[in-house]
Amino acid sequence: MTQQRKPADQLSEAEAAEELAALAAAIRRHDDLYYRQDAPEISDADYDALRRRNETLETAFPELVRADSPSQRVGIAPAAGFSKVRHRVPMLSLQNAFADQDVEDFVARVRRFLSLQPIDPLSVVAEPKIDGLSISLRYERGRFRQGATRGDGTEGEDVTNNLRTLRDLPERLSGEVPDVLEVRGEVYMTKRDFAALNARQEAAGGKLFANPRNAAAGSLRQLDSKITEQRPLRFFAYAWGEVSRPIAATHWESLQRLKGWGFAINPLAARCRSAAEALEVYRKVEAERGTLDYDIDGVVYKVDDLSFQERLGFVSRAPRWAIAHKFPAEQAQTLLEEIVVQVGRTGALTPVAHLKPVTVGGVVVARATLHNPDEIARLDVRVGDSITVQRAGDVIPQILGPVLDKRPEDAEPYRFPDVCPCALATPVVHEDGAVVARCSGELACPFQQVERLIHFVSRDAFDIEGLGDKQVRSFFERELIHTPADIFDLAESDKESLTPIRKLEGWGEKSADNLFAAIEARRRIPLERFIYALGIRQVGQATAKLLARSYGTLVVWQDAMLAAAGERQAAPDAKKPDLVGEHYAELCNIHSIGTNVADEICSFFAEPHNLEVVRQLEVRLSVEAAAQPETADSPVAGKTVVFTGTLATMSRGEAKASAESRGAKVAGSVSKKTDYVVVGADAGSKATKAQELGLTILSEEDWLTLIGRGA
Ligand SMILES: NC(=O)c1ccc[n+]([C@@H]2O[C@H](COP(=O)([O-])OP(=O)(O)OC[C@H]3O[C@@H](n4cnc5c(N)ncnc54)[C@H](O)[C@@H]3O)[C@@H](O)[C@H]2O)c1
Ligand SMILES: [Zn+2]
Repeated sequence: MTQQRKPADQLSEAEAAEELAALAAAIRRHDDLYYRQDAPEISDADYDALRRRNETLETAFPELVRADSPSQRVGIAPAAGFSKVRHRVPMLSLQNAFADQDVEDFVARVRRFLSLQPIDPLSVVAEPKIDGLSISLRYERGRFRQGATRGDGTEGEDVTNNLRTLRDLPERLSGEVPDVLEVRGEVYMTKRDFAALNARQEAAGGKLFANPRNAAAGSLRQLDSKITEQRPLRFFAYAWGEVSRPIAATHWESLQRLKGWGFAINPLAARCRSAAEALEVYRKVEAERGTLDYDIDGVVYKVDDLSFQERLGFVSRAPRWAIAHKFPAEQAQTLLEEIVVQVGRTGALTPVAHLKPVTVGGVVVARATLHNPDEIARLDVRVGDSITVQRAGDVIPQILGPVLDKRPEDAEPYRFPDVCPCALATPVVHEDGAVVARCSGELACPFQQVERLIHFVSRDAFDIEGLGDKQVRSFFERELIHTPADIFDLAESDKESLTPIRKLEGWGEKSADNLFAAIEARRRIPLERFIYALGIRQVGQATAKLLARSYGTLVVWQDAMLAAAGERQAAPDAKKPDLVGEHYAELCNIHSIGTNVADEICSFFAEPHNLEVVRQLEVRLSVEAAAQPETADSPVAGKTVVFTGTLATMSRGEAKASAESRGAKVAGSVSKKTDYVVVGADAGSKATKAQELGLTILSEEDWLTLIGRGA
């Protein structure tokens, strides 16, 4: 991660784009560790800080929002091995609040959206935010039929049999139950059961869980329900998905209904009439947190009136009608033992603080990034200092600064090296005013070479089984592979080698054969993976996918990129894409790509050694053409809509959201490109102009019917 702590308004667009790319990659990695492997490497506070930073940058640079941005998605797709369950009502995440002000803003925002008058009441329900994993339980005619994890919100993992082992989960519901009832809530493990489980695991030499949440998720997401059976899991109900008839008119009453049907409801939930009351509940719950037998990480507020919830709807990955107010993070002091400079794939040098291990917020911290030379100077942290680390704030984990009274007399200010720690000792360049230092060795720098190879075989790229970071490093050091193409010659070159792989430590006949087979299997590769694997700066998975879909085949893409790169070289200073050239403009116009990313792609294609890498791979691989994009199913998807005049049933914000959530674009002014003009009362010149242009004019009612919300 680079320059996390520079305020967003001081970042250049290029810096912001780079940081957003790094954030997307980091968040994806942590999502995988957390949701799929149940083994996070960083605390939730740090993770939330990454997301918050992402949000801040996206607000400051709306044109840089990436298609693969974490703000656009929930969780992670189901893991292999489980059957998938489609959620008919998506399972979403929650917006976060950290300060009291955020909660007040939330209530104000909701009121504005609903056009409520100050005298109109607005209740919210405050509930503890249980730190477990969300689950959906489907009941048909009162009988438990199917249970699923959230997954990526649209598809989850089928864990029905595992759930049947939970004592808290009623197999049959009593009373008046809708025919279809999908109950949602949190599966969790109590602190006491967690301690006992870890003690048993330790005695048996098994894996220890970091916290009750991971233990709960790891226990439920088992392919063998016999294991789940031995793990005491609990369940709190707090929501619902598909229902054949409404449960009640408010969230609060719905909770009471769920309770009546036999589900456990959290006893600390409370109905509040104002932000102030909600904050009182927050403080009460926070005070009780330590005495509860289960982990909670905040308080969730939900708009009580369900018709309001319906109108408020969703923004990308979270409902507009709820917010999670998180508890603050913890700090600790420890010794800064050493500062080690690491070299990344693109040559960026990142100073990393090696700390005397210390527990902060339940996680052991031994390393913390210091980001860049400027950051070290700003903090003036020195080797030998006692420093304060925080597991929240802006980074993973964040070093707040030295404890000056504890500074040893001989502590020297840190001097950033002038040369790369690689064997070439190439001079470090500080790119025009940027805070990032880079090794100038490019592909000649062994650190960069190896990082690129690691990226090339990583899971979202070539994903070669048996060839992870460790193996790549070892093969590289033994000079078995230098460039990506060498990987595909490995089986051949190994035959002539004096020290064949099967003779190396940790390898055998079988594992070597498996590796060669895994490499062989990847000679066919989808174009998007191929593009992503090249490791072009700022070209993440989503951009690679866009490129693949837009250009279709490797040949077409490559030719177009070479042409664009040529155009860019001939017009390095042109600001408008059209003035650079036709291929360049076409590239920039692909959804969300823009000039920053286009320039990175052009500089990649302007380098002969990169072209050589592509050429070598091309002759060894068969790169599959990309599939064409699916068409969205709303009738307004892809259309441009203008709203004008005063609408009777929706605020302007709600109207805009009703269009955007269905894939339409909302424009401020009428033009020939406008597809629909939705006209409310007292519409002025826009309505007139729409008539003159002969555009389709809709009443508010027509619009609601069109989007499937009509009466
Ligand atoms: N440490 C990591 O590496 C890492 C990685 C990914 C996610 N996380 C953590 O996991 C969480 C992930 O975010 P998320 O997308 O799951 O959203 P979230 O946890 O912030 O909020 C949504 C979730 O809250 C849960 N929840 C608990 N009590 C609830 C209640 N009363 N009402 C409604 N929902 C309730 C539900 O499971 C819901 O899916 C965050 O706390 C984040 O810090 C951590
Ligand atoms: Zn170097």
